[in-house]
Amino acid sequence: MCSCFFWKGNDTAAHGVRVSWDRICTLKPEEGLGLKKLETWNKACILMLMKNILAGDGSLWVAWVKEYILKGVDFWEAESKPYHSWILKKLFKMRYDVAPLFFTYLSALSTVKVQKIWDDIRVRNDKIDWHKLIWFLLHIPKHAIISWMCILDRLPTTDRLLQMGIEEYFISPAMAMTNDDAKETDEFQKGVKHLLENGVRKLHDKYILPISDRPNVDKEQPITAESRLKLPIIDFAELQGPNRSQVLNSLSFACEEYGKLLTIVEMHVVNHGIPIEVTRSMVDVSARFFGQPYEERSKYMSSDMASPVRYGTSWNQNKDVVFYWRDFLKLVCHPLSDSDVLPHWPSSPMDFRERAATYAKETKYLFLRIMEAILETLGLWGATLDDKTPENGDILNQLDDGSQLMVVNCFPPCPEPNLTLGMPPHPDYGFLTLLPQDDVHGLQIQYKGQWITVEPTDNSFVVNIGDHLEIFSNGRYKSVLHRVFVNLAKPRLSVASLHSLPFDCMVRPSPNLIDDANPRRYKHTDFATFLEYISTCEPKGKSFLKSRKLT
Ligand SMILES: O=C(O)CCC(=O)C(=O)O
Ligand SMILES: [Fe+2]
Repeated sequence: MCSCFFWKGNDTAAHGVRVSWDRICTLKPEEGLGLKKLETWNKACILMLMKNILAGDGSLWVAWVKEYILKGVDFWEAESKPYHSWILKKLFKMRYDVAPLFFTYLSALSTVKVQKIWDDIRVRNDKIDWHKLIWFLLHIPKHAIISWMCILDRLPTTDRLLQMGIEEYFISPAMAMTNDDAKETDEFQKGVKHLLENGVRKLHDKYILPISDRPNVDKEQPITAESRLKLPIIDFAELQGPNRSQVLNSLSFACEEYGKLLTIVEMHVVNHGIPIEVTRSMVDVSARFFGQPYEERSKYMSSDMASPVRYGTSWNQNKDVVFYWRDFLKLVCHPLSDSDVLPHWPSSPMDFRERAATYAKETKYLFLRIMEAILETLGLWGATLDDKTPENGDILNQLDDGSQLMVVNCFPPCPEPNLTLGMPPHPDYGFLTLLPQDDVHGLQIQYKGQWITVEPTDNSFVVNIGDHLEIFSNGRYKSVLHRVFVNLAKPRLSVASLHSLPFDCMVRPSPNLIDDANPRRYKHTDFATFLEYISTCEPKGKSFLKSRKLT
């Protein structure tokens, strides 16, 4: 098919898009042109190979993989090696992303067909019924395609007629209908809260994820006492007391073994912890911020990633094809002074700046204390350190003067929570993220290919290890992949505090953690590299970190 029919110019480059490739690759009963997207088909074929390996059937190749690659190791546990072939690397890379899909096939693993896998992972649109008027038996292709583009409002005719001064009431109802659709697209940019405030009660296709990416919250195991016990609990008060060395051992175990999550309880310890009222007051003022009319909230909308304040929706609303059910307010918190970021922060509610600034200071303090302990577990800080090189001491000073970004996430109730997510699987970019927990479930972390729901514990912080700590520790501590699901009835609000080195500083593996036995595993990186990455590629899982890995 000649691309210049849908896009401007010749048939080698596509610009001036009239119909997106995604739309073309959607089934006809779902408003598309019925082509199969090769990328999705290819993914389905790779999943099929994975299924064959799991089911232990298929070709000689499957037997060869079992015998010579897996060598008795469980498929979910086996490591990808640099010398593996492209297809094997791809298989290993995709396995955790698709694990939930396989759990749904468990009973019919050996019989499932590639067509079924493709159908499960492809992006879906709502069904329409007008396609039968266009794609009937013996239709004339040229007429069908023009009618199809007209219904989608992708023919430039309306604009041209308007330019010629021909008024809107001459425009056909089909065109008028699709103009409304275009308006709807703008509405998505205004966020999910705005949709609900305007009476939307059904989940639009814009938010419907392919089956493999959906949360399947109902199908997952409820959190049992055992699975909760597996999450390490670090008592911050103990960390500051005579039992510090024992707590450090658990901390090191927590970071290394779980590579992801430590739940810190008893935070209201005098002189050390964050008073519970400070957290509550931050959550309360954030809820009041989101409770204001759209006009007030949207004053802070900006597409500038470096802006000291940014209101927005979804994950990356300028790039997301499918939107996530979240609105957010991001606040740069460093340097926290009247002449720097504070004047940019929301002025309404009136007590917003004051409460947010207090919370930012408290979390920064806590972050630094936890980092001290983590550096101690790495042998880079504290009494056990013989060689206090400037390199070791510097990191804490740099973190003290480092970046802090506060992300206030608002997840309103969602009409169909099983079809969408509040946030996609992602690691955080910094060293640590501090997340106070309220009583609404939503946060899930990936552990051994399974999504585990974090049990909200009152007056506790979940601390996530981010990509920068993984790089700094040269891979000893791994960043955690996490996501957020939403629910039907309860609104959820979270305040994540992300900490790292100053935005213009390079993060590199600590030279003290590199030797012959532990060669350097990561390239250095800075915030600008990260921003450039997310504005050019769609980050999937830990793909940014993988792009910084030395093989
Ligand atoms: O809402 C949560 O619990 C997690 C938020 C989060 O992951 C983030 O803001 O990066
Ligand atoms: Fe996060």
